[in-house]
Amino acid sequence: MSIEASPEVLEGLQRWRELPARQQPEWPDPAAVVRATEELRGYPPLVFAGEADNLREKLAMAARGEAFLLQGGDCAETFAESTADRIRNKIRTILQMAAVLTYGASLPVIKMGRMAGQYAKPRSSDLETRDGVTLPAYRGDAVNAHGFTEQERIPDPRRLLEAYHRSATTINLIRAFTYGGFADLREVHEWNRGFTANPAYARYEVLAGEIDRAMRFMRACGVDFDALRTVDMYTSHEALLLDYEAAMTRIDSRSGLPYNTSAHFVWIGERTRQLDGAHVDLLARVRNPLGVKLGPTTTADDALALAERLDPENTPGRLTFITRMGAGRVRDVLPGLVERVTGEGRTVTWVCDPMHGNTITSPSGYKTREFATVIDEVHGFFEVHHALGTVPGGLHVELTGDDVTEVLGGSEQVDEAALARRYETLVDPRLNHQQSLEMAFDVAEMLRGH
Ligand SMILES: O=C[C@H](O)[C@H](O)COP(=O)(O)O
Ligand SMILES: C=C(OP(=O)(O)O)C(=O)O
Ligand SMILES: [Mn+2]
Repeated sequence: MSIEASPEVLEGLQRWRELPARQQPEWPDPAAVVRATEELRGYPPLVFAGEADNLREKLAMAARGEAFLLQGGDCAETFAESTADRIRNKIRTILQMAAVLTYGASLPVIKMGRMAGQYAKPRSSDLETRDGVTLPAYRGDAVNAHGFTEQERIPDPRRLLEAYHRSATTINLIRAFTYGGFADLREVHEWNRGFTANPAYARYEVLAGEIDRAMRFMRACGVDFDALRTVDMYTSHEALLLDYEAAMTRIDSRSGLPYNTSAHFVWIGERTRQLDGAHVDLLARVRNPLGVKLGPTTTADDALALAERLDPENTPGRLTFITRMGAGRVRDVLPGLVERVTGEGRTVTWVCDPMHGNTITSPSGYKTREFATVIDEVHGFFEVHHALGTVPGGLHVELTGDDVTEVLGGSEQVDEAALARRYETLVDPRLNHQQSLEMAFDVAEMLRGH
């Protein structure tokens, strides 16, 4: 039997249209936006509401300290790079990191890609100037193209449809790999060996040896590795473009309730989390687990008000606060937020994004981050939670599975000169494959108390 939504629910889903919405493209032809979103409304959902419910339960476990979230992927996915190789490398990186973290934390790791829909970007400036020429900023492949010509920078709503199709092919490949045997723990473990065979990572030898022994122990005990061949991997992106997110919001026929069916998990960015804004209103009405980014200027009142608005019933797993304070601020700012939110009896899942508070410009002009600073924020995040007796629930990371050179440092010492070698991101710098693994080893080591 199919349950329909009440008229109030349907009406509520239109309310965002009357509210201020930051960071929306200036579409030159509003009729073309209507045409594109009408078409989008006829497309099938990309995820099933029941999957989002399962994820909510798992995030509730992370909030209680019974699981750990690993969320990672590009700052901005691009259509050009939604290829099998790039997607496979990202999945592999996330699975490898997850295996190391599972060992370090002795907890199940919830795997989630910033993938299959991460095609829209908020920007600090609406415009970009190069050599005296000023054009609209690049806002992600769902909006305009990165090329620096007037034509390419014009927002084109047909890109919303392309974003849907690219998301569909990406999630299809994620499902194929993770249910088809690619995630086999034995294989994942082999990849880890490749990493530790590199002398640059000698300091992780002890931990790698322990993981080896654990695998041998499991084998000796007769663990059925074939039963462990499939893993659940979830998709997520920033719910930024309201035309897209609203068109992908559908009524679950089992419950008559709305779900955003563009991804399992969506988050509201630091720049669009106004309490009286359109993003908060639309997302308050869908049933998916939600994230909200919290930067260093967030007050405890802001955090509490967001929790009350987005999670009025205080449902465990519904709300994840993704804090991105910067390594220099996390130890000062985070305790006040965590204390107050928990003190009010709120259950949220606390996750660390060590990327967005630590962005710098290198002397040669690259937007980059220092690996050591990124790691320092992760350490600060754990220290704060340990001191307060609260739960560090996960990590949110910008990464790629390829050998790019976008973040400075790490054991392989990407330096200023190396940035020019393979700087490929269109927006923010990502950890490369090795740096991602190194982060996982570092965090696992910390969790093991080495
Ligand atoms: O994640 C993305 C960026 O941090 C955000 O879009 C702002 O980037 P910008 O300062 O380059 O515009
Ligand atoms: C823009 C992003 O983050 P924030 O909203 O935290 O700045 C992002 O995650 O790419
Ligand atoms: Mn980013």
